[in-house]
Amino acid sequence: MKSSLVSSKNLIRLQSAISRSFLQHSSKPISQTPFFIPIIPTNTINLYNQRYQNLQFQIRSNSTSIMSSSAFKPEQARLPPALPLPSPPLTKFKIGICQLAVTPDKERNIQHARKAIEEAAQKGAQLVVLPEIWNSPYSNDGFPVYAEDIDAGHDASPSTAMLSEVSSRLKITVVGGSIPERCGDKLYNTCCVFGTDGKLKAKHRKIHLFDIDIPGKITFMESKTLTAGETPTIVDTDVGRIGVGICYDIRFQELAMIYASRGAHLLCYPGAFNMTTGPLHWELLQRARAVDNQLYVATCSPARDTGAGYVAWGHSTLVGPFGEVLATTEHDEDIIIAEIDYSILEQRRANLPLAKQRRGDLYQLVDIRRVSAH
Ligand SMILES: NC(=O)CC(=O)C(=O)O
Repeated sequence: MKSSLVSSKNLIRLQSAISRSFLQHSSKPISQTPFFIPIIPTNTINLYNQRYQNLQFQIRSNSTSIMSSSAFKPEQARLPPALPLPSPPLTKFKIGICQLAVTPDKERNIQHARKAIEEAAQKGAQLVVLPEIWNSPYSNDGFPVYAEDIDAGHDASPSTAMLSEVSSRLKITVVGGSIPERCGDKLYNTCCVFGTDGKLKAKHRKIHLFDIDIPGKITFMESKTLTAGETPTIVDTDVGRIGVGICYDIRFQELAMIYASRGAHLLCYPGAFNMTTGPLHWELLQRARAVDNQLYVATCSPARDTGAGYVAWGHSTLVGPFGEVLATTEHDEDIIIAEIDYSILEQRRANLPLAKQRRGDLYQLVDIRRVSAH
């Protein structure tokens, strides 16, 4: 909005809020201050943002621009503009992150995962997260053999049938790690999210396939057998708005940024990093996604099996919106139970109001799906 579109009454209100704030922080009058960054009480900013979300304003004093949010266009740094953080259905709850040992015995893996979910729920978890590829060894030879037809369900997908049953029986939300999925003649690496009623709420197919070649260390080509997913997946659950990625997806910050701009409270990444990249990148990436986007990030890895063809790094973790590691584990089997408190999100965003400081005049993140849906 041009400054002329701000009603004079509201402009005066805003100016006086700035003046009040200024007076609290400086003895000089505004007109004598060539460059002034006002410190406005957060609730005042929120009030104005709620009312003028799509609007810009410009305030001048003695013909000198003292504050010009329209010049920086923060609301244009995300296209379409970022959605406000939705009120979550609950503020505090426990998450259970099940770092599971995975074997070549699929039936055993399913029963084992069921027990771990039950244990996490019994310890108070309202959201349980499983690892990447928890029903099968992580290998291109294994994917076609262990793959399930998730859409057909029931006997065609015993792994997701178990997840559905356990989530409805225990009335918990389950981010069901990932399993190899067969759909027609294609295979995907797929994460299913089940709600407290046992219904499949979302299905995320790994968008970025893990093709890596570090000679002498690790070479793995998921694209030999798998097809990449086509859609970001964000889902409203009884434990908040969750953006889902699988392992390698965590390396692509644009995906996390899109989830944040769609109002995610939490990002869940089932993942199986390896012994080469894990020590250096695993925690770094989680903390980066969390601190840049000011939200929670949970990761869940399989436990390490040094006899397996692909050796997972382990170290499943929960990171808070300040980039702080809230809970983590080593490489053995474990169930992490930790508290998530969404009230911290608002607090951190007030401490560091990044969304209001972005330079939409210099860069923009385009959420192609949301743009084309409009
Ligand atoms: N396994 C993966 O998808 C990713 C990984 O191990 C890495 O990025 O490193």
